[in-house]
Amino acid sequence: MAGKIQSLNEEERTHLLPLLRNAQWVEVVGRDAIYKEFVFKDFNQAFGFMSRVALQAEKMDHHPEWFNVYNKVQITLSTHDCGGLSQRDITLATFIDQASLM
Ligand SMILES: C[C@H](O)[C@H](O)[C@H]1CNC2=NC(N)=NC(=O)C2=N1
Repeated sequence: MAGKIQSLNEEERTHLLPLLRNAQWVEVVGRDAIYKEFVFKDFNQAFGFMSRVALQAEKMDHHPEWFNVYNKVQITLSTHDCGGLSQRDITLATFIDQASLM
């Protein structure tokens, strides 16, 4: 087991949430989670992106909640082990943004 994971504290949120918002992540209403929608040229591009994210998620043992139809991928990130946002979500969000540009 990875040990106890802590949800982000106020200071971390003050620093990190504006950076995420700048990258088009939004805070989910009624839940401590972040959400972003990605639109690609076609399904092939979308699924290539999802494959890169899936391999990283498995490596991190931190998995996205996601939904795909054709060229669109909607992603919600939250840490179930702490019932909210943790540093793992920030790390995965940063990877996801990079992977979407490849
Ligand atoms: C048992 C396993 O390590 C845990 O359930 C992991 C798997 N993937 C996970 N993914 C996410 N997003 N949050 C978690 O708390 C989480 N926990």
